[in-house]
Amino acid sequence: EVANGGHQDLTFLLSFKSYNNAAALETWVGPNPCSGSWLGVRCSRGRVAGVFLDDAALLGSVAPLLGLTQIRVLAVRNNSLTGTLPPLNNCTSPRLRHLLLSHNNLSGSLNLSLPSLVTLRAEHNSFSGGLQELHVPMITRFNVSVNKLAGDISSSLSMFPSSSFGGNLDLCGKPLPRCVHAYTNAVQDSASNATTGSIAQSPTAGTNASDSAMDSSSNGRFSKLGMTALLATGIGNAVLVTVSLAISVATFIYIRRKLRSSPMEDATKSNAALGFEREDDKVRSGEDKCQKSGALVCFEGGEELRLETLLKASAEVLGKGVSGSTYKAVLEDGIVAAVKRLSALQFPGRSKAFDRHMRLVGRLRHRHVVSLRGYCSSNGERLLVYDYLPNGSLQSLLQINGGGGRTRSLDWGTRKGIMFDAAQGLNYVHTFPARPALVHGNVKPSNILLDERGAACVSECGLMRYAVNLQQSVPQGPEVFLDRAAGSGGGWRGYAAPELAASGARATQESDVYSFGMMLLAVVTAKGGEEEGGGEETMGMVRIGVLCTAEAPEERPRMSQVLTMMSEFI
Ligand SMILES: Nc1ncnc2c1ncn2[C@@H]1O[C@H](COP(=O)(O)OP(=O)(O)OP(=O)(O)O)[C@@H](O)[C@H]1O
Repeated sequence: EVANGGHQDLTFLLSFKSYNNAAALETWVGPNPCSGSWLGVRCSRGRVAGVFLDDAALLGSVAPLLGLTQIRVLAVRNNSLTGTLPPLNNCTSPRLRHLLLSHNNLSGSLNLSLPSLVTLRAEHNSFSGGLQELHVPMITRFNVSVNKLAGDISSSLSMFPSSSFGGNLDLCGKPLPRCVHAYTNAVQDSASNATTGSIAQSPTAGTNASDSAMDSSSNGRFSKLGMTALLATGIGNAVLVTVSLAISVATFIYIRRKLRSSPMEDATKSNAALGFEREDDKVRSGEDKCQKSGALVCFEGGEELRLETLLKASAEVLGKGVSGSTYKAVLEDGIVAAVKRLSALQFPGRSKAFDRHMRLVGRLRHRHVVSLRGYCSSNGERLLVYDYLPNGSLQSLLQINGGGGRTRSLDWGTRKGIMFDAAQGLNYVHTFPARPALVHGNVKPSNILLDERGAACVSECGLMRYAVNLQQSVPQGPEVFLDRAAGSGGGWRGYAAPELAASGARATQESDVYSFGMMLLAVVTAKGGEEEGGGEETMGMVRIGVLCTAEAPEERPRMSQVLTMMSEFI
């Protein structure tokens, strides 16, 4: 393990440290990175096999870490790392299986030929170029969204959902819209060929295409030929548009018939009917993959989850609520998840409707909604696997603020931002194409979680609607939705709509709006967030909160209207 008087991996780690004078690397001292005292460094057989430095405020170049030849996992998410990745292949990185680079400032091309790579998370960087140099046949977790990539998506990557590619400069092809540039170029080529052809016969033969284009206005023959090409293009386009329209209308009629024939059928069908077929297919194929691994059904982004790995993961209790207990689980490969173990009292037995509902919830993907990655139901045990969000909940923020011992100030801007994020998440849930429409059912500060960047995400969508014993477990129905007061008093504060007090009442989108309004009022009026320079915005937000908490459900605005009203203050 030790060559030339030093550890083989030492040079790369020290070189990385020299670029990153971050506090996180202060423990990187001494001759042996495998001594156990180097933060984030894991070794196997005396060689560095993993570097785990998510959220470590790193600034410099990532490249030296990719010199570690025995590395299996590199996790440096949510830093400010810069620079390019060197070309990686089976010689440079034969064991690399998980490359987690999301949310940095990395640039350059993705030139990776890694037959064993299983995870590539490169979203939210500045990678550019195409994906043609990406050869990762074993990949099952993949995301390159929000970069500067362009060009075709190869068929080997097209099984991933559009969310894995979105937000790039100009990526195209399945699952994104098809590459229209190919068509446009062909048309342009044929148009310019037509023009060039005419130039060859013209007295000005020899001028180049652009010159001829300039000339065309003063030369009747050229302009006529140019027009023919343009007309041909126009007619071609018109024919294409007509054909597409006809196909769309036919599809629409077919879908409507299908929907009518099974009005309240499962939401899966209605989603597909509303144009989600492609996504659904992918999710289903993911599910198929997962179901083979036991009782665990996984959704997009959770393809690698295995029940055995989950059960073996080290876990830490995050908290216990009415619906069950939630754990932070660190899986074998360093991936962290939040696992909710449902209360058998609230969710007894196996219900097909509930299973179906969870599959629907597993399709929700939005930057302000916590993603459900997997669901397991076996021997009366129900586990839900969510993304782990590391920055606590709105409730904890309010408590920290109220308690005086602040770790993070809940200033006016932060409050507004969190509530606007939450409103967007809830609006997405409410407008998700499903029949019956989706309802959150438990909107309250402990279900508004903060991600790595401090953005707020709505968690636990649609769960409490399926709880069966609310009334029995809590005699005063609505108190199940009550939460510890956010302020210092420690009393109870209700978020549930009054109509839910009736026995057998079920949450609705209107009751969600009520809870959102209560939460907005709680956040706006909590101590310490006085708006700088007057209370105009505060008053505006309070007014929205009051509208949302109207006694009569039908008088409350819809979440889309709440969003519009709030956007005035953002
Ligand atoms: N995905 C997650 N990432 C990080 N923390 C989470 C996650 N999900 C839940 N938590 C935290 O775990 C704790 C327990 O959550 P849990 O949902 O079990 O209870 P609750 O929200 O208090 O009540 P309820 O059961 O009514 O939702 C809360 O502090 C919550 O903020």
